[in-house]
Amino acid sequence: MALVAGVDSSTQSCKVVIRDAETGALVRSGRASHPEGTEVHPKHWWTALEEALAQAGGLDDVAAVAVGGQQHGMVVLDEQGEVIRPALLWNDSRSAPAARDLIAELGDPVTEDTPRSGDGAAAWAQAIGSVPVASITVTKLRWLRDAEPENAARVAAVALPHDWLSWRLAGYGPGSDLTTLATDRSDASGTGYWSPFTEDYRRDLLVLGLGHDAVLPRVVAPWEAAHVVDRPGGPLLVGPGAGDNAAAALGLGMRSGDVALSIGTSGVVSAVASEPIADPSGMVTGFADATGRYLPLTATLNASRVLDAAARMLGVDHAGLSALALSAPAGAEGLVMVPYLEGERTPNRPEATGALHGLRLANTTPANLARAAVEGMLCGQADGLDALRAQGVPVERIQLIGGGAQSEAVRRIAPSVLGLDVSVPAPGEYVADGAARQAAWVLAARASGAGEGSTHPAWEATSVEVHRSPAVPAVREQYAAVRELTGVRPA
Ligand SMILES: Nc1ncnc2c1ncn2[C@@H]1O[C@H](COP(=O)(O)OP(=O)(O)O)[C@@H](O)[C@H]1O
Ligand SMILES: O=C(CO)[C@@H](O)[C@H](O)COP(=O)(O)O
Repeated sequence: MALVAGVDSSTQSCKVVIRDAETGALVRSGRASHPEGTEVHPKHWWTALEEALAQAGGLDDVAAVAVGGQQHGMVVLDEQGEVIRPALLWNDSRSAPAARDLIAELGDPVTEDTPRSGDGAAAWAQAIGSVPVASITVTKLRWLRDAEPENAARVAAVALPHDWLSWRLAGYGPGSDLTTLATDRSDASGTGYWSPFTEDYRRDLLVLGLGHDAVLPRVVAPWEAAHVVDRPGGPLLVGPGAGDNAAAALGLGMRSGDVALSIGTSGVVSAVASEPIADPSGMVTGFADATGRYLPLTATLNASRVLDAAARMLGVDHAGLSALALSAPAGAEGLVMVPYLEGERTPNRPEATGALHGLRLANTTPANLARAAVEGMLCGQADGLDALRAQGVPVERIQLIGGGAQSEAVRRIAPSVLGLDVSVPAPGEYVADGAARQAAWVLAARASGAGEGSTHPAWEATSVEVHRSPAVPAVREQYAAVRELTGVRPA
């Protein structure tokens, strides 16, 4: 029995699954926490990966491994391959002004002979499928160029969390040739300097952000080993890996019409598509997936942590928050939470704060506050679903995953807010599972020599619990009425 390993190096933790390559059966697993904060030194991800792998019994008997990871994080390396400074994560909003600058600059006429449209957002959408916001790597590089020019000048290579971890797993690190870095198209598509239309880097946009060229990880095919590690017992194949949302799509076996709603630190609504998407409004990002298709998605900065914060405010645990929310009527008697606790990315409001609206003596109860938190968070995701539909993405089935899917209130209230049945797959680590599935694909493609003609293994589908309840449009209506009425965070 050949074993494969999948890793999810996500915002809050690192999860490892080890599965039978043939059947997909779970054999072992492990997990370790990441530090808090939106700026994290990659060495902490490595320590967490080592700890989670040790818990999962290690890789000695594993034939192939792949890493799925939080997207966009800026890992900058010097000539020696040393990390120059802690990585700015996808949810670090300090590069919001840099995003605005980059959008304006791509819209500027370059010379009289080469006029541009004047619409920088449209120009970015046409170039890379997405309009930059503070989450996108290129904006973080621009921030580095402006705020820490000495560090920017030292940058010899730029990597992402998953490709840096894959590099370390393959035994590379300080002193290694930087051109051994490798990544996949799904994570490359979230950098702001890779085009889903040409399947190639846009080095001009890297230079626009960072101020100079640098080594970028080689983009390998979905079935190709990024690294092959020689070991006495046989080689360890390291797959190309993927961005976490693309890995989840692979783990769920998503097809056209399927939509994943992930309630982790980020709230992500994503779908697989056969053609790339370019949304100049910036609501939908036109990313690539981990199979050769595309993964249009919306991502909010505020999801599971809205529930964490509401539970903290109410002095209850997650089960308590859920029970309270379910004991209140739909609409929380007019109490509405706009959940921009971390600013927001979709819609692009990095400087916003959250707000509670409709407070009256009659409705200020713990139950209504809990309900308003769950509904407000879900209304943000419902807006994302609408944005996907507006791009022509078919929405037939919604699968709810991520840590927030463990909340009974989220599972039961989601259908009434989204206006659709919600399928909840059996509790699991779908990002790590997708990475494991990719590892099995790489292993099989190498054994058969099939390469491009190969497909990922057809592992048995997990059981699914379907939640149904009638749509309650009033919940979204009262949210939409106050969505713009938020505060501005102090400078
Ligand atoms: N029963 C629950 N109800 C609500 N939220 C939960 C529950 N269990 C875990 N969470 C939340 O899920 C989040 C972790 O989910 P996860 O998908 O692993 O996040 P990430 O991928 O961003 O690291 C945490 O914020 C945690 O508090
Ligand atoms: O920025 C994005 C997607 O564009 C986020 O989805 C990150 O990839 C982090 O994911 P989680 O750790 O919250 O699952």
